[in-house]
Amino acid sequence: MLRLRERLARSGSIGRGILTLLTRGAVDEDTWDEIEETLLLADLGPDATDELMEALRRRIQVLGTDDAAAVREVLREELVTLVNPDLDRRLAATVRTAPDGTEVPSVILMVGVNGTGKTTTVGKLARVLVAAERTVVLGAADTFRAAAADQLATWGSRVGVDTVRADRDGADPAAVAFDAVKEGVAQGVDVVIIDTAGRLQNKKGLMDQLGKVRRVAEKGLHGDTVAEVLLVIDATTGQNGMQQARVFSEAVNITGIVLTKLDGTAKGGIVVNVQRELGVPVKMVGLGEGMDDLTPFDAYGFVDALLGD
Ligand SMILES: Nc1nc2c(ncn2[C@@H]2O[C@H](COP(=O)(O)OP(=O)(O)OP(=O)(O)O)[C@@H](O)[C@H]2O)c(=O)[nH]1
Repeated sequence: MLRLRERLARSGSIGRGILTLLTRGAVDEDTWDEIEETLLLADLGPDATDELMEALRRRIQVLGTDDAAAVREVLREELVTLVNPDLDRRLAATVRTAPDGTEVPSVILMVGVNGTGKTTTVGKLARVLVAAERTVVLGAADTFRAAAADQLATWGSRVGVDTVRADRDGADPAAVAFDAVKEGVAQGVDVVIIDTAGRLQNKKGLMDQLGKVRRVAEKGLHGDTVAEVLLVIDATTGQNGMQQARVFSEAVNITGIVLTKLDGTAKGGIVVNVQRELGVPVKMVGLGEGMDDLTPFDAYGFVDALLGD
């Protein structure tokens, strides 16, 4: 928790910043304007900003601003409501029984634009799972970017798991996905994580490409389906990231979001914004470049980190 707090220091404007504004004396209209601007700048999005403003205006008026601890509690409650602790953020990551009775791995497809930290995140996720005593196989289905498979294989060997990759550049990503699933079934592992290419062409191209990877991967699953499709978004990219998120969610059925680089941004509000926009939970967050810098997302811990001590 301490680490989350340290790493999110720059996201504090949405918590500590607002708390300061709310407790520096009677809150006048100029201050409310400042609060609104702070929320929008932190990428909370217009709808959530309106809701939070309305709730705060109502509750702070009743409460007054003399009791800083009480004001903090109101802000904490309202932020937790926005982040929504009731969403199911569990990750499918164990062996499952397919309809024909065969034991098959949970297959996780990682999708997102190149440069968001997707490949790094696959490696870190493998590490998290291995640490939890799950067995893992990686699939390097990003066959467009020559270095991506090498990068993934390096992660694989560091973490101690096998990486299935194409024997040549530009191979069919779906074929690699199929081979990875086959290997995963043969090894009897818990999870197969497949890194996909993230060239953002048009929605149709993306839909065809990811649809094919999914269909072909499922051919090896004895009637079971892909367990998770995780969309990786770079938290520092603001509206651009939101736009990418929309395109991906229209192209493929996303089950969860991984927000990377949350350590490097003052825009922590994107957690709320992206969850609302896509209707799926943020399941994990990236808090740095190191191996251990991917962590499950927890609504209460996140809000506490935003508010500081
Ligand atoms: N600060 C910080 N940096 C991160 C995080 N996740 C990834 N990075 C860095 O972001 C950079 C890009 O990550 P890559 O994994 O190479 O990018 P990529 O998404 O793999 O590119 P593609 O595989 O082509 O999608 C690397 O320098 C990573 O170390 C994070 O959570 N925080």
